[in-house]
Amino acid sequence: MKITSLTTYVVPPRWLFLKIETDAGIVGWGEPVIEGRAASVAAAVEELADYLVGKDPRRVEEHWTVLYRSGFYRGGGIHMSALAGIDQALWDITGRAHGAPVHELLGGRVRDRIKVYSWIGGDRPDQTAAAALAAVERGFTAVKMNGPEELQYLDTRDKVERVVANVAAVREAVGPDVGIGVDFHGRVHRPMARVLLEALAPYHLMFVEEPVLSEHVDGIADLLRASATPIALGERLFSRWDFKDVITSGVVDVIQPDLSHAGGITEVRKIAAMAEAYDIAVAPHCPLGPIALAACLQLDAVAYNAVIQEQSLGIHYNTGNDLLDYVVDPSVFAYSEGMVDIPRGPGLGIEVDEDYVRERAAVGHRWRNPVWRHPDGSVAEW
Ligand SMILES: O=C(O)[C@@H](O)[C@H](O)[C@H](O)CO
Ligand SMILES: [Mg+2]
Repeated sequence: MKITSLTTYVVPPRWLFLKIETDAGIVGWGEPVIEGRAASVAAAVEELADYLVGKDPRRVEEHWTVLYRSGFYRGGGIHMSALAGIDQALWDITGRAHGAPVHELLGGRVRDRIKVYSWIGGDRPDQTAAAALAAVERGFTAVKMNGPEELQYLDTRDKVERVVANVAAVREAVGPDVGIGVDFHGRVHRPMARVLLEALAPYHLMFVEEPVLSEHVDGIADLLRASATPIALGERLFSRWDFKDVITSGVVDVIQPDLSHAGGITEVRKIAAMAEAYDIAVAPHCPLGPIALAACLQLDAVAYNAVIQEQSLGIHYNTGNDLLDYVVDPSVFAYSEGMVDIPRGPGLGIEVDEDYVRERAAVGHRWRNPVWRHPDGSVAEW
């Protein structure tokens, strides 16, 4: 079997899909994207296609190794995301060639389903609390919300109180049994991270995410190690080599590699194994589309330390299309009791609705990250 072509589709809300075709008629799908840079990743995929066309798609590890190592320059968000989507599509083809789900080729599943969380939005405490209740009514047992908006190195107490009021309203609304993740989004600098973590401790959060940028965790390592609240991060790390200092630092409880950013199933499986050796859990990042989620679920099936899965159903900041729009049969993601089943079909386990993908690719998107400003005019982390 030989690869004959790679085709990318820029589709709303902000995603990029990849189709790899073979001379055997087997087609595989991947989702190589980094939010806000879809066109750059598409160009990287096109460049890597020169090597892949004519090769046997089933030598996934070999192709991954060539595309990672032989480029001389390593890593980076664009390259590792391109490689991630290619890796997913190659696994999809390989599974279909064997008539087996990817997780079976990886040794078989250690779980049947995995807990998921839903994003909740809202500017005011009453809105956020209502969004949390709506998520619980839809069956979710865990939610994730934003922490502070723009925050200066040293900022005022009212900003802290606003975050606390928001989180308190959600905890009050959902009770003690629902997991609440709070995403600081790397917006918070060291001094305010310290203040906020302490202020949020009484609400017994599931985790605080990116309390500071990953590159600054060493600056508050003692505080994070001592924190009663579990610390999660990793959506902006792209390889084993990016993760190794974070994993060995002892400051992180949950890593969040993204299967569409960090080299795909092949690489994240290795990252998960590294984390397991340090008793660190994995919660794959995925505010993306159905192919990315399907890839995550194949990994969740085989990684013992996978603990909860992000998924984008109804996510408030993805507008234009939702998670289930691009699959032939939306029930392939079987949600129940706050969990989703591991799809058992061949390959990644989902059937992509190609006609609809073409239709939406004709619309495309130019999604860009917003540029936020502090009151003094300087740029703020989004
Ligand atoms: O944890 C999350 O899902 C967010 O941090 C998103 O990755 C971010 O808004 C970019 O899409
Ligand atoms: Mg995040």
